[in-house]
Amino acid sequence: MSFATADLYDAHYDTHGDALRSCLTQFRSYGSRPRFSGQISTIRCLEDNALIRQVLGTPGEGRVLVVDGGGSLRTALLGDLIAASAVKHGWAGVVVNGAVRDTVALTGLDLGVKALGSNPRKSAKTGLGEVDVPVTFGEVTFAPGEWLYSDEDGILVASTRLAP
Ligand SMILES: O=C([O-])CC(=O)C(=O)O
Repeated sequence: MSFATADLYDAHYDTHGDALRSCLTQFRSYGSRPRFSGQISTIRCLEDNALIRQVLGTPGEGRVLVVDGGGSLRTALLGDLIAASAVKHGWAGVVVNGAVRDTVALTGLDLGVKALGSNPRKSAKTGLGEVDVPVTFGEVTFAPGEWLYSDEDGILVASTRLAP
């Protein structure tokens, strides 16, 4: 994957206007792929990761799962087992507006993982939350079906596909 978000931004911001957005949240990268892209699926949940486990256990087909965990650092929404399932099922990456755990193991997985931070404390598993609803953080709305581009500089969201 050879894109750079800065180059994508320069090449497309004129023509796309509001259709190309840059997320202000300063994520940390935990997976082995800081650079990843794909069509967006979303989950909104709070300190409960049953839906994340469920969705990442279905075929990803190169998509990126964007999880709005409300910015909570109280529990980890993703660990190495769920992340390994995401790799197995063909997901390109996971962006978590919240915390992850098993961070050493995450560095060994062929997956993009961005999150706010880490916490060893596990999440609840009741299944509360919503799947494939638009979620907003870092002044950007991530809508299912849009395209996400992530690298060391940040995260862009575009309404159409910008790069292979
Ligand atoms: O099961 C969890 O809550 C998250 C986790 O630790 C894992 O994915 O390995």
